[in-house]
Formats: sequence, C-alpha cells, structure tokens
Amino acid sequence: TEVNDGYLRFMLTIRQFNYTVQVLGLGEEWKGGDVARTVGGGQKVRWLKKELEKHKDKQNTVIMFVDSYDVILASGPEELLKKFSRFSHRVVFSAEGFCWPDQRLASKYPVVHHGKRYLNSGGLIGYAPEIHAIVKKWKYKDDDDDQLFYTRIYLDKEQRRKFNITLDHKSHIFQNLNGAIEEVVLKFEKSRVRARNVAYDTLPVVIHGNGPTKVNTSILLHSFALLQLRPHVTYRHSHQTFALLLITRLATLIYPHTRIRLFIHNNVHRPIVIFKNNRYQYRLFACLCADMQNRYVEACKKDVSCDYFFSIDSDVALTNPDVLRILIEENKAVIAPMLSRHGKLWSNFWGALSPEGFYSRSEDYIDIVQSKRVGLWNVPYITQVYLIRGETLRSRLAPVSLYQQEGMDPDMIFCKSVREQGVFMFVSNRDEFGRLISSTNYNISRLHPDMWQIFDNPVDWREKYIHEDYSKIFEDDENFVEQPCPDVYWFPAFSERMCDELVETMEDFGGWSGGKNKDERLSGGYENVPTVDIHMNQIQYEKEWLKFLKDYIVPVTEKLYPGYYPKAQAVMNFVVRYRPDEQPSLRPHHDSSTFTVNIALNRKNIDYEVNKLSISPRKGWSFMHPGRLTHYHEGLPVTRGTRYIMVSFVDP
Ligand SMILES: O=C(O)CCC(=O)C(=O)O
Ligand SMILES: [Fe+2]
Repeated sequence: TEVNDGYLRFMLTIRQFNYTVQVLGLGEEWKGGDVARTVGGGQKVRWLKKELEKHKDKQNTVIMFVDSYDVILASGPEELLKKFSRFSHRVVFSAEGFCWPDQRLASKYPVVHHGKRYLNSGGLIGYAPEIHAIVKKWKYKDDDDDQLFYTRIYLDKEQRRKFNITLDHKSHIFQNLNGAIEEVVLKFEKSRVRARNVAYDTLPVVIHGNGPTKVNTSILLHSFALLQLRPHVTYRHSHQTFALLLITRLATLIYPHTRIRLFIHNNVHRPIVIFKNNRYQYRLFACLCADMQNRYVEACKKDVSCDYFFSIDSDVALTNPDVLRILIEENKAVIAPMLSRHGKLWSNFWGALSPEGFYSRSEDYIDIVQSKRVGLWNVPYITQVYLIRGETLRSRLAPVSLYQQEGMDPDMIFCKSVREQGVFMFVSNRDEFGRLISSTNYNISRLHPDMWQIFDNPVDWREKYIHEDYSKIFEDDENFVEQPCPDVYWFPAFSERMCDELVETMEDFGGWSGGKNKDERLSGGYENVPTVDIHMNQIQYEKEWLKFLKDYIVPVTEKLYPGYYPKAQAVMNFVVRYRPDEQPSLRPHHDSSTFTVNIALNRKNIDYEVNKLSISPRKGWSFMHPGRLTHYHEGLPVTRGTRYIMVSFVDP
C-alpha cells in the first residue's frame, strides 16, 4: 500500500531483470489486518481477483503473484518460465515447513518425502485462466486469511486436480526463508551473488523473507541486490586516539571549521552530533546527556535545515577523516561505518535478530566483520555510531519516545523504531573507518585514564603512548639504536604524550619521595641511594607497567643483549624528580637489577639544566644499562628547572 524501502528494493530487482509488473494496492488503505502478528491478508486476494478479470481469457499468459516488501527476485523471466514449465502443472504455490494458520490441516496435506510440505501464499505462479478461477472463489473479508483460503482449495483433492495445482516443495522457484535460513547460502561470483538452497541444490528465483525472518534476512536480500566490491583503503591518521574530545576533534576535521558548530556536553559516554547545512553552513552539535539523544533527534526533526544527524559514542574511534563524506555519498537514510574491536568479533551491528528482538548471529556475520565480504549491508540493528538523514528523521521516523521502554538500550529503541517504519539501516565495510574501543574499565576519575588502557585497547594505547619511531629499532638495515658507551643503549620508547601524562599524573598524585623508605636498592646490599620519587604501585600502575615491559622492553632487550631472556619482573618502578632545591642529584651506585630502564620524561637545556658537560637521551627515549655488577653510575646535579625520569629495575 505504500512505498517503503522494501518496496523500492523489490522494484529494483524487477527492473534489473526486466519483468513486466503490475503493482496492486499502492496508495490504498490496508485493511488486511496485522499480518506480521496474526492472520489476515485477504485484501490481496480481492485485489488479485479484480485485476485478473482483465486476463482471465489469456490461455497462454503466465502470471506470478508475490508479496513485495519482503521479496526480491534473483533472476529473470526466462529462467522463471523454464522452471515453471518443468513442473508440468497449471498452478504452482510456494511451500514452507510450517502449516499455518491452521495446524490441524497438516495431516491433510499429501506426504512429501524430501522437501517442504505446506502451502505458503506469499508466492504463486500459473496460467491466467486457472489463477483467475481460483481467486474468483474469494468472497471473504479483507482481514480474513489468504493463506487459509488457498490452502483449503489445495487440500480439496477435487479442486487440486481441477486447477492442476502443485507446490514448489524444493524451492525451484520460491524460497521462503522462514524456517529455512540454514538451507540458504549466498554464492559469491565475480560480478553477482546468488542465493542457493543447499538442501535441495536449487537456485530459487523468488526470495521471500517471510514471517519473523523479515529483518534477519534483509542482510541476505540486500547483499544480493547491491553488493559491489571497491578497493580497500586504509587511512592512517596521526591523531588516532580514543578520548572523546579527540574523536569529536577528528570529526571536525572533515568539514571546514567555519561550517561546523560544535556543542559538547561531556558527562556520559554518548556524544550526539548534528550536522546542519544552511547554504553550505555546517553546524555540528555534540551532546552527552543520556536523555539528550531524544532532544537532539527532536531538534533535527523540527529544523528543516538540519541535513544530517550523526551520533557517536565515546567508545568509537574513527580514524578515517573522510568517514562523513563516504557515508553521505552512500545516500542511505540510516547508515553506519562498520567497526569492530581490534581483532575481535565484537562489532557495532547485528547480522540478525532473535525472535525476542535481541542479538542473533547471521550466516555471514563473521565474514563481514573480518572484511572477507566487503560491501554495504542491510542489517536489523546498529549501535554506537550512525548517520541519519535529517529528511528521513523528519518525514519517516516516529518519535523515538513512542518506543521508550524501561531499561531498554537507546540504540535498541532507535533501531526498533526505524525497522517498524520500514526504513532500512546499513553498515558499510567498503572502507576502513576505525574501531571500537573497550570502555568497561575506563576509569574517568583518573587524570589520564587512557594510560590504563594498555590491556583493553592495546592498539590505541600503542598509537598514543609509544614513540612513533619505536618500530625502527627492529629494522635491521638501520643503525637506529644509539650506543653511548659499552652495553649502554638509547632507543625511542615513550611518545611525548606518555612523558607528559606520566609526569602530570605523578604531580597530580603528589607526595614525592613516597617510595624513599621502602627503597629496595637498600635490601640487596647495594648502596643507600634513595631518590625523590613516586612509585608505579602508588598510582596503581604496576600491572600496566609490567605489561609495557613485557610488550615493549623485552623485545628490545632480546635484540640488544642477545641470549638473555628477560623475565620482565620488576618491583622498583618509579618516576624520579630532580630539582636544585630538592634532590638535585644522585650519588654513584649500582642498581639492584639485571638491567635498568631509564626513560627521559623531559628535555635537557629546555626544561632543566645540568652544568657538567654530558650527553643524554632525548625526551621519550629510553636509556638501558646493565644493573648490579657493572656500570657504576650517578645522577648529575640539576642546576635549573626540574628533571623527570622513569626508572625501572628489571629482573632484580
Ligand atoms: O639520574 C639518573 O638518570 C640516574 C637515576 C638512577 O640511577 C637511579 O634512580 O637508580
Ligand atoms: Fe641507578
């Protein structure tokens, strides 16, 4: 009765295969009942009856009658007619494994040994005079059941013979997906995709996502119609980060600043961004209140100049600066970039829905998440990030508040409302857009919570906190690591940000020299050389530090001190602060370690000065030397400013 995305999809396949089509009921009022939930659909038979008056005398005309919202055609009329003629019957109905709507009729059906036994009225094909004669018998109400009507005719032996009716038990023509999802796979060829029934080894022509499979199979239906392969592009962006503010900063890079207005309300992990276009004036709003989602949806709905509504959660790390352009160019009402946790199957979409409306894995979910299948996918649920056309929001989506339910996740509410309005949602994995970061252990009470993400978000952690030249250490042809004296090495370790955030964290924590009294340089019989310091365990960073040692220092050690395999144990991990008026220097000593890592956290001659002639590693570079036996060393007096170093006694 109305044009929706399902109808448009159906018509796309009609045109693609050059069918002659007559649409019945468009623009009329639907009186056939709520067929998704209960019986009904009789109105379809009434329309068909009327239409067939025009064709009743055409002896050689074959007519196929199908639903449209949940149907696509998979090949053209020639193949269809060939398959129909092989049945050698005048009328063929589609078949399914459920006897609906009257279970008691099941035993009345002819026995079928291999194939689906029961009639489904979502698809039928036959000669015009016979179909006409069948539907002429319709004299019921619009919300009476069409399937029951056809079933009764079919089960009546007399009429079955008279009209020469059979069922398409093995999906030669009609594939009803309800109860048969497992039987259907998509076969990908170079330029096309075809759904194949592997139970009967057939290539059905009409794919019908009937019953509860409607939303689940939309992914299947769509990948058939629109799958296109495009080169896989990987973007590298120097500002890759997982902090909310930086995500929005990244978003603003996409448009000139003058065309964007940005509002950020940062108190929960949910920014909402609206792009507005007033004569090429883009404005961007971000908001982070739990209930704000609705408010901003409503704002975009009221304002016709709001072109797009873009919503991102803070656990989304967009690394592709073109993400908005790409999504806008896909020209869909609702679209999301496909994102997943690094190396995991956790993503921002569902391939299918369970009957209760929760997650269910689709046949192709893994391949899509891993980008083994690349394209634009019609899915029943998206979360965390999406772009909605303002126009769609205004004209086609019901107020989200209508779907509000206690304890229901806002994205579930949103997607449910979108689905029920017949609007399709898509995810694209045609490009690489970024990833999802894990935010469950994200402790915002910390000054720099990202520093603790080395376990949960190792990729983002590395990008943010490890020196950009770190990997050069392992490039063999380059003499990258510096060696100021025998067995002593300098190599890049921390990024600038790590140095700064670590110092800021320590200063924020305060209580310098907290580790002095339990300084274990005393316990191993070494000299008493306590420093003004704060230990990693004091800021609850010990686990993370040991992980850093294991992941980033051990590989360097194995390269520079070949034959030694570090255990990467350490109890003395601390930041030292030197100041002229505090502790300016450290007298000569040995460390109680097998080797020591000593990372410069700020810059000599800029942040602090040392009078004696000396060389020292750059900020973020690590200084590594053997500990307890050789390499007697000291800390030179700082004469101006403050010097910070991060020291770790490895394998004590
Ligand atoms: O100042 C330095 O770089 C040396 C620090 C040191 O040797 C130590 O903390 O054990
Ligand atoms: Fe030392």
